[in-house]
Amino acid sequence: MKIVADENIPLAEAFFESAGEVVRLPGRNLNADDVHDADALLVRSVTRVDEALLAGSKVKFVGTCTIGMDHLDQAYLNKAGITFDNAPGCNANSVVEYVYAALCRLGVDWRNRSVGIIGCGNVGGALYRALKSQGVECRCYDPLLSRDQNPDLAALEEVLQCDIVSMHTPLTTEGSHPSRHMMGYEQLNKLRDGAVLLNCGRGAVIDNQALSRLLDERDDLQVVLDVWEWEPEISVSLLHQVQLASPHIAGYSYDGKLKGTSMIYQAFCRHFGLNEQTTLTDVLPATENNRLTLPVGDVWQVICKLIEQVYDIHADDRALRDMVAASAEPVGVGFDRLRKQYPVRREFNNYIVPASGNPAIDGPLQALGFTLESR
Ligand SMILES: NC(=O)c1ccc[n+]([C@@H]2O[C@H](COP(=O)([O-])OP(=O)(O)OC[C@H]3O[C@@H](n4cnc5c(N)ncnc54)[C@H](O)[C@@H]3O)[C@@H](O)[C@H]2O)c1
Ligand SMILES: O=C(O)[C@H](O)[C@H](O)COP(=O)(O)O
Repeated sequence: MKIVADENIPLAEAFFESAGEVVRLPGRNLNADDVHDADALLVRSVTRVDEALLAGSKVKFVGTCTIGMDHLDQAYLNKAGITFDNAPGCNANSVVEYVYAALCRLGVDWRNRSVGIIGCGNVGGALYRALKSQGVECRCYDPLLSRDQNPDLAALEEVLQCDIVSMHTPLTTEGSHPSRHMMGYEQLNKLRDGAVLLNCGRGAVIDNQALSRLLDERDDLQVVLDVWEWEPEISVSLLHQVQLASPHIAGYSYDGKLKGTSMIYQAFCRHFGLNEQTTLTDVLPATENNRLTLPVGDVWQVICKLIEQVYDIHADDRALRDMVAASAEPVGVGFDRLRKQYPVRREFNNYIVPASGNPAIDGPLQALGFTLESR
């Protein structure tokens, strides 16, 4: 069996090689010739999987090692009888940790703010549950959920009145609630004075031109963008207007990426009737330097110092701005390079923190996912 895999899928060989030959190719440039004689295609979000790519090929299974599926032409795949799968929730925890890291970096203590969550599925739902467990007031906009599923559902206008608004919707252009440009100038301008807006879903859910215009007019907002309209050709002027910027890496914890590979391997084995030969625990490495000391300070300082030790979001922001400032390569090439060369980032639960014995400190650290060790 021939398996064509995006070069940025970590450990694809470790999972798939027992089933066939794994051919690695750059996902952004995959073409019909590359996949013509493949039995299975493994992609990430940068490959448009449609009739132009697959018509006339042998491909019978497409797996995207990501949560998002907007790059798959699902209508075509269904029509062509090609099985496809994604990795729901694989990097949800990584995105939640990105949100914490961003808020720490901005000095915004979420524990005494109201938080609006737009899109409350695997990622938004994980953020919601984590915040609720810390006693945070949350309002959620998700027209496809019922109050039984989420008692804090509210109208979009109410959610936009929260101190922090975090966006986690898929990118859709059809259906009853298409998300593309759901945040236009009018909606963005409803954000309250001094609000923090984060987008970790898909870039085009926010009209980036409208956001830029609004930020020309209002200087009270703080904006964090991990995802951008027109990736990888992001708007450099918008980059200069936002407080924190990153090259679509919120979900790039190593744990989340490997979970994506392993979930697609499971789907692949189901499709081809194979027994699984490799599991996530077989390949997930131990975390280096995972014993942390308890920082000195009040609870908020302890939280932010620990988070910064395990995930320095400012380094991601700096790398993107430095790449643009250096002008050594086209912005789109640099954006993709930063993603490809992204350093290993492990999730909070891999780090062991000595318990302080003070529930006011230990409780929040546990809620964030750190592993506490009793004295
Ligand atoms: N930045 C990153 O690295 C990163 C990482 C993971 C996922 N994502 C993106 O985040 C998206 C959400 O991930 P998920 O795992 O939570 O998906 P999910 O499918 O589990 O949940 C999405 C939720 O959004 C809701 N929704 C759909 N359209 C909406 C609309 N117009 N308004 C409000 N809510 C709407 C759905 O009802 C659903 O509950 C993914 O589709 C992906 O595009 C980005
Ligand atoms: O949808 C997802 O899972 C995330 O956006 C994911 O992190 C995208 O990463 P990519 O496939 O672009 O490497």
